[in-house]
Amino acid sequence: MSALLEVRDLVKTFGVGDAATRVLRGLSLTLEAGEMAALLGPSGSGKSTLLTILGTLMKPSSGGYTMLGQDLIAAQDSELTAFRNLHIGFVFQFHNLLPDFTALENVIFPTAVREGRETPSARARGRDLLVRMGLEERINFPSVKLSGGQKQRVAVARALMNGPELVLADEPTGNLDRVSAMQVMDLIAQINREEGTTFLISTHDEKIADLCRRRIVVGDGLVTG
Ligand SMILES: Nc1ncnc2c1ncn2[C@@H]1O[C@H](COP(=O)(O)OP(=O)(O)OP(=O)(O)O)[C@@H](O)[C@H]1O
Repeated sequence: MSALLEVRDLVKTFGVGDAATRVLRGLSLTLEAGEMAALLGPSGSGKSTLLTILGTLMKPSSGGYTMLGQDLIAAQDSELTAFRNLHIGFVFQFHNLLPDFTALENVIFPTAVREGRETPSARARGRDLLVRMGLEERINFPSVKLSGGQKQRVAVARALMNGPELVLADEPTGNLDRVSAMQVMDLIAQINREEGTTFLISTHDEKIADLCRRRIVVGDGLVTG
């Protein structure tokens, strides 16, 4: 395996003066291509902050970040947007699907907006991903009519739409019952195995972490284990 990304000495401080909170205190981490890693740590330890920085949605106060050989600290916002679209997918605890859109429309919507139109190849890829997520029967259902677990599988398909090297998942199963959570994790593991997509999954759930090959524990703004 080779390094997909590396962050060095990340510091993130929110606020200024007496109100300043230093959330990350010099955190360093390397993720290899093809890893499936759980991100653990107490509430407030900085997991979401780290995922937001790794997703290039926020810059750290200081520190280094390279992914796929690119210096993402030096990059301009427009370069980061392009980089993110190509290389990073996101899954959140709350799936953020558009309720009146079908499962397929939700999966291809971000790509369609970016390309200015809905291409046949995007529709084909979207359908293929939904079939892989076990949602063949639900492709044209409005997402409001899907169960929580089905919605989250649509969200995983959406994250995979552009074939990203990295998927960042912030408590993707936090809102699901055990059976649905395991189903979502099985599908993530399958994509990881078959496509080599790297996953970093924040969770409070030891059983979810057990399904990952690596555990990264954050505490007091650093990787502690
Ligand atoms: N935009 C912000 N402005 C000020 N403080 C913030 C901001 N975002 C996060 N924080 C603070 O940073 C700390 C870490 O938050 P973060 O959401 O990264 O933790 P977490 O480990 O993901 O927690 P949880 O497991 O509860 O989701 C918290 O104390 C939080 O209040």
